[in-house]
Amino acid sequence: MDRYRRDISLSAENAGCDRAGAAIVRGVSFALKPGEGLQLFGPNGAGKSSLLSMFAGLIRPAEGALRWREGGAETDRPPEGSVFFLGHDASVKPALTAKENLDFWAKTYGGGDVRAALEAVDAMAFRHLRARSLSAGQRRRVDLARAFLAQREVWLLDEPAAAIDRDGVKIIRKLIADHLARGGVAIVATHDDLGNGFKRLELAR
Ligand SMILES: Nc1ncnc2c1ncn2[C@@H]1O[C@H](COP(=O)(O)OP(=O)(O)OP(=O)(O)O)[C@@H](O)[C@H]1O
Repeated sequence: MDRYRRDISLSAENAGCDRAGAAIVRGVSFALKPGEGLQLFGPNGAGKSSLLSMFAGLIRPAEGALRWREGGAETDRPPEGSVFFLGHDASVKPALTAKENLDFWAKTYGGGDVRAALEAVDAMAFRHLRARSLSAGQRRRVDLARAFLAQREVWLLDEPAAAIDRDGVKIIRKLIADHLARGGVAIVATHDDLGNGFKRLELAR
């Protein structure tokens, strides 16, 4: 497993996030170095997805600051091409098979080992089924395989284990652990236990 090409760090200082003019989250502070992960907890509507969108650079902080560091450079937005964002909605195209979906993403990301990605999420058995016939958990696995192909240093994962069974949760833990071992950073909103290595951010409603 090769280390990522770039070392990227992310920190938040008293950052706050608004939605439609209303304050959703306030006072978020943390620092992540390469190899470190943060787990977001909180009830429905607490602002986990909103925070992930903010870290992805899709929403500006309403207050406080986000800082991204790469080498000596510091910015308030994610460095170009560094973020892999897994949202709630599956990005798989229903008319394509699981493998064809990943072939598409491999091309989009400029390469990648599709077979290894299918194996990483234990999707070889259903690789030739069209995504529209896959179960919700199988679709989520195909979606997760994109993380493997993307080769991005910063993973922002929103409920990656949604619809995923117990074996799938183990697979996700391994994908994330391998990502951190390569020097990536990860912020993951999940109710599943990701292990002791993770910093924790608990949001209240
Ligand atoms: N695009 C939007 N416009 C207006 N309000 C929004 C928007 N997106 C989210 N909100 C509101 O912001 C609050 C936080 O929502 P968010 O989806 O970030 O919570 P969450 O913690 O991810 O919830 P869940 O666990 O249900 O996924 C909610 O009250 C929601 O209604």
